[in-house]
Amino acid sequence: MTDLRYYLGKLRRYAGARLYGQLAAMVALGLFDGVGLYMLVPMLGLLGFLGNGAGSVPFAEEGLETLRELPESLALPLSLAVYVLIVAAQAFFQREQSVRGARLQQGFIRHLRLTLYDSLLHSNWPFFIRRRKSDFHHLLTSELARVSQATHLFLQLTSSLVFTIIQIGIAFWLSAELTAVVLVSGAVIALAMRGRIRRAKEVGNRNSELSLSYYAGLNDHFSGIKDIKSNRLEASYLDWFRALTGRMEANFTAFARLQASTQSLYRIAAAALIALFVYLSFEVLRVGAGQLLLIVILFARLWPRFTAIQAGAEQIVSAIPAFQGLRRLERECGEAREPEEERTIEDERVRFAHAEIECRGVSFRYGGGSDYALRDVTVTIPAGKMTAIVGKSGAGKSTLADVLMGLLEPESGSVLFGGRPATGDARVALRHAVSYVAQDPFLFHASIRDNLLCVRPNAGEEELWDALRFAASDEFVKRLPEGLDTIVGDRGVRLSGGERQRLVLARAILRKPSILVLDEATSALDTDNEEKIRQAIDRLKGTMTIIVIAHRLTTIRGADQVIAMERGEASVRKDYRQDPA
Ligand SMILES: Nc1ncnc2c1ncn2[C@@H]1O[C@H](COP(=O)(O)OP(=O)(O)OP(=O)(O)O)[C@@H](O)[C@H]1O
Repeated sequence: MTDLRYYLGKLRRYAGARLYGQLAAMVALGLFDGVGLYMLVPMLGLLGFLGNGAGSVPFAEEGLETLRELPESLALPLSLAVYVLIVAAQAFFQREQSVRGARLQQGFIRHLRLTLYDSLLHSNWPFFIRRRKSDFHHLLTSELARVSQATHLFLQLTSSLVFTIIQIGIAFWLSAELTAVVLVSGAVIALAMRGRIRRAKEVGNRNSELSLSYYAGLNDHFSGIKDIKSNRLEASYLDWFRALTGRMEANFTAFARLQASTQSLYRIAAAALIALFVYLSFEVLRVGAGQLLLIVILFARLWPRFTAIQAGAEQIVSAIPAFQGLRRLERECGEAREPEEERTIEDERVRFAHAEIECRGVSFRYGGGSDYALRDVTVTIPAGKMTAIVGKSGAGKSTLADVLMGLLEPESGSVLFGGRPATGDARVALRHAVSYVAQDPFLFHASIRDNLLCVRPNAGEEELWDALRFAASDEFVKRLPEGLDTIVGDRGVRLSGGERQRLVLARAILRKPSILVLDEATSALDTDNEEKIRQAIDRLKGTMTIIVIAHRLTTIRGADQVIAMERGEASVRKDYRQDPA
């Protein structure tokens, strides 16, 4: 419940006065509903349905008198017209309120999405390497929708409660004894239903677990779809899918059953109560016909609210795991938030353009494990030169690059740029000056142009082609039927591995970085294209610091220095031919 309260607080801060306006409108609508209903009494009296019973209903006799003073031909049409007007006004008001409510709810969802997405993007790199990406999808889509829906439902429930209390007040005024009977019965039923709330929470927990597995599974399967297809693994994945969706279906059905039986229990209880009323009214309390009619109508409307409150409570409780999951993620993002940086991209480019990078006794372990990925690494990377990092798989090359880029913070030792330590916001700001090209390059499902412009939105056509030429990709882009406007497919699937690598390299250059990091970035290229890139990198020397991680000796031929990594330890060699890898 504290998690629900937390999100209600968020809603209050987000919506401000609008929230109270909305709640007041919900209550006003409920009252309006009651007025329309109450108007029926004098009308029924006018038609003679109540005999002298209207007198037992407060204000009904006065209303009836006013109607009787009017000419007979006018009284009924006039009172019916007033009734229709009241209901029409209520319908109009209801429409307005529904639209405002939807706007408020959608605005709140967007606000939650934005704050969560922002926190995720500003979380540090170790936060991401510890987690499954599909968990973020799950929380940002399905769980967030459940949270917003439950928050909205809670508001509806609150206004429903206020209105129910008002109606109970009116009912008390009409007949305290009968109302007391209904309330006691309602309380007894609510107590008997407590176990159902617990069951709703269990179903909600299972729902969260199952949908988490569903998202994670789908994500893995479609990421590995090529493996599945080429190894004919469809049948086993289908079995998994069938089993999981079967459990999801059973869980949803269990919840529907729970809700449906709650409804029917309340309905049966309502029939029993009405029967009890009629009996008590005639045989024991001897209330008038008009009063009895009004009470029956009032309770016929009041009782469904009790049912709705119980059903709403079950639904809200079933969403509590979603509240907990979302809040946990928010908290963890908050703890992993990178320091805010106030410097501009240009500041950083200038600052790092001619800065020598120095690692002094840097050690690092992943997740506080016992194995060091980097052990007491002391190296200097000269500015404007090309440094190669070589070593066997698992030797610590990528970890060293991540530390140099400020993605990972050393456990001990320090990294200095131009003699100044890169800590706190400086470590984050440093990345403005870095362009990184990974072994498995990432492209959006968009055109080549958009994929390039995302790093420098105002780059001109000529600059795009210059970058492409640099990365030896101008020729293949020109050959494509739609040139720069060709859609590359999901993660660039419509291009070859080498073409993807070259495009990402072009993008990295277009950014005009001060430090260029290539992590096995030419591994998918043929000898000709690799040679072209090597020559282009040679030309870049002097304009930026280049760090190349590579296995192939050909890639690092032009390196000014080689850092050889072995089990997390680094040694510097001047000549690439001494490379032990
Ligand atoms: N996210 C991680 N969590 C835990 N351990 C990790 C993680 N990433 C890397 N390691 C471990 O750290 C060590 C260094 O890994 P790193 O990726 O830096 O090696 P590498 O030299 O770049 O290897 P490769 O050439 O295969 O990419 C390895 O023992 C690896 O198992």
